[in-house]
Order: sequence, then C-alpha cells, then structure tokens
Amino acid sequence: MAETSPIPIVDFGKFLSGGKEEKELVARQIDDAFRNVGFVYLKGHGVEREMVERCFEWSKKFFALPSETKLLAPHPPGGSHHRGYSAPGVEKVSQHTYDAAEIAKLREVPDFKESFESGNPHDSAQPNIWLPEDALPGFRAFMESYFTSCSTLVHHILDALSIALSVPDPGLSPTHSKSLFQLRILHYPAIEKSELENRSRINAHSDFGTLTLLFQDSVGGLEVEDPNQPGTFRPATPIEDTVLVNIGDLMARWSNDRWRSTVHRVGLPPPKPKLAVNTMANSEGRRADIVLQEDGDDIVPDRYSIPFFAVADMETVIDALPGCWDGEGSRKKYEPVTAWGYVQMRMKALYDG
Ligand SMILES: O=C(O)CCC(=O)C(=O)O
Ligand SMILES: [Fe+2]
Repeated sequence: MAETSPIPIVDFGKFLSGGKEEKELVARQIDDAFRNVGFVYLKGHGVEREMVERCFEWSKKFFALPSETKLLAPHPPGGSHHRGYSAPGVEKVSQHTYDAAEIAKLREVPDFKESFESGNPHDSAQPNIWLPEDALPGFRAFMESYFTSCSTLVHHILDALSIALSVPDPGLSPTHSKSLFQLRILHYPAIEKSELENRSRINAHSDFGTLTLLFQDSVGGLEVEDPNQPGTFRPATPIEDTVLVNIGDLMARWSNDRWRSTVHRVGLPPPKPKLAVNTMANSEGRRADIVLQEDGDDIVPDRYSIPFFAVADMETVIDALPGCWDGEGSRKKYEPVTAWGYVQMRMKALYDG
C-alpha cells in the first residue's frame, strides 16, 4: 500500500501547444497509461489554477451552509435525474449490482459524504437544481463557468485519444458534442479514525461514463486498484497542479477493453511519517534535527474533491472503436449499445433500492 502509485504524470501542455509530433507523443503516453492503469495525471491541462482554487472555495462555502439551506436544492429521489444536493448517506455506490435485494443490503452502510451535482445548463433532460441565488450569491455563475472549463479539457483529451487510435478527423469529440457532462462537488466530513478503519469514504467502484476528471485537495485517501494485483489498492496521491483523469466503463467497453476502467475508492489518508526532518536556521547556519512526530490524530480531516464525469451524446452507438478490435487479431467483445441505455442502467443502481 505504501508503494508509489503506478499512475504516470503526462505533460498535457505539450499536447495543447505542441506541433504534430508532440501531440502524437502525448497521445501515445496517455494511451499507454489508459491501457496499463486506466488513470493518468495531467499537468499543463489548461484549467487555470486560480479556477481550481476558487472551485474548492465555493465548495467549502456550499457545504458549510446549514442543512436546511442545502436542502433547498434537493437531489430528486431515484437515479434518473442526477442533480442537486445529496445529504450524507443518500447515495451508496454500488459496483455492478443490479439486483434489488443486493442494492438494498449495500445501502445499509451509507458512505460518509455529501455532494452537489450540476450539469450543462442546456441539458433539458436533466435540468440543474440550484439554490435560490440569495442563499449563496455567485455560486451558480461560478459552477457554470467551471463546467465550461472542464468540458473544454474533456474535448482536448478526446482529441488526444482520437490521435492515439487514428480515428479519422474530426475524431471522437463530436460524439460528445452536446457535452452532457456532470460536475460534482464532494465533501467527506471529518470523522473519527476508528469509524473509518473498517469502512470507506466512498466504496470501491468504477465510473460508468467515458472519462472522469478529478481534482482533489491535499488530504489524500484516494486509492486505485493495482491492475497487476487485483484486490490490492495503491494510493493515488494528490499532486499539485495536476488533474487525475480516468477511463469509465462506457469507454472501456467502447475501446473493446483496450483501456481499463479501474476500480477506485476513498479511505483513510496514508499515515503521516513518524519521523520528520526539522531544519532550523541558527547562528551556525542550518542544522537538521530528526524529530519524532506524534501520530495522535484521532480525527480524519474533512476532504473535498471535484470529479467531472463525461459521457457520450445519448444517441451515440457504443460499438468497438477503430484500432481496438481489428489489426491485433482481436474481435469485438460487446454488442453495440447506445450511451443512453447504458447510463440509465447504471444510474438506477445508484439510487434505487
Ligand atoms: O473523491 C474522490 O477522490 C473520488 C470520487 C469518485 O471516485 C467518484 O465520485 O466517482
Ligand atoms: Fe469514481
């Protein structure tokens, strides 16, 4: 568990500003990461640092509101309209469980988190559910602008994936032309360590769309299953100025399993090192002391994260992409399915029970 994460860091700035060769190189690096682990850290991703910081600030302000205020924008019951505020314990992540009794059993142990979902303001099928403006002035306008920045990044990543698979122009971006994506702000409240020892902040799951962007604060606790050692989870440590990007189930299926949709979860942050080096400037210059740190924290601090879920336009037929089933002698593994049909099945398992 303490081993370094196998998730590579790729400089996406070289894709955004580079010429043909640089774009091809970055596309190959991302393709490799998605084939090997299904996750990649992107730096130079183009979502401005200031925007990311402001989004975390808005998230903190939102979740600090009294419950009754947050509940002025309630997530509707059921899983088909995924917008608004979910109080702790409402959503229980399930992993490929469609049996009603199984889902009911899973829901007995709620996740320790609360969330607020918003989506594309032009999505008439899933209208956004906002607080009254005077409850948190400016929140809605900011979330809408953050949505646009994240959508732009998703389309750039789709361009890179199109290059990796040699999908002819205009590539995969038009399959997501409506940008019916979902921006989620997540808050895991502070909790006693002992309470989390046998439970998760979010249970092991894979995402069900095409691509997920994840911005996390510095608390840590996200873990990704090691593809070479199923059942073993490795920390996906927060890395400043990067966004963590992962493949969802729909994209794994679309790529005929060339790209992995890897299971991940959020649990206890890794323990702080017991030994710390204390460098103090004194009259003789800098001196290093080894000090023993008390790991007496019984409380796991609050954690905030901001996932952004991308999905293909609902009418898109998800049938093995070029380069994923011919050439290497592999056949198409899955029946074609529309993005709509697939997403509905997964959403239903999340909320119904
Ligand atoms: O909070 C996190 O770091 C991960 C969240 C996540 O995996 C999800 O919402 O699907
Ligand atoms: Fe996830």
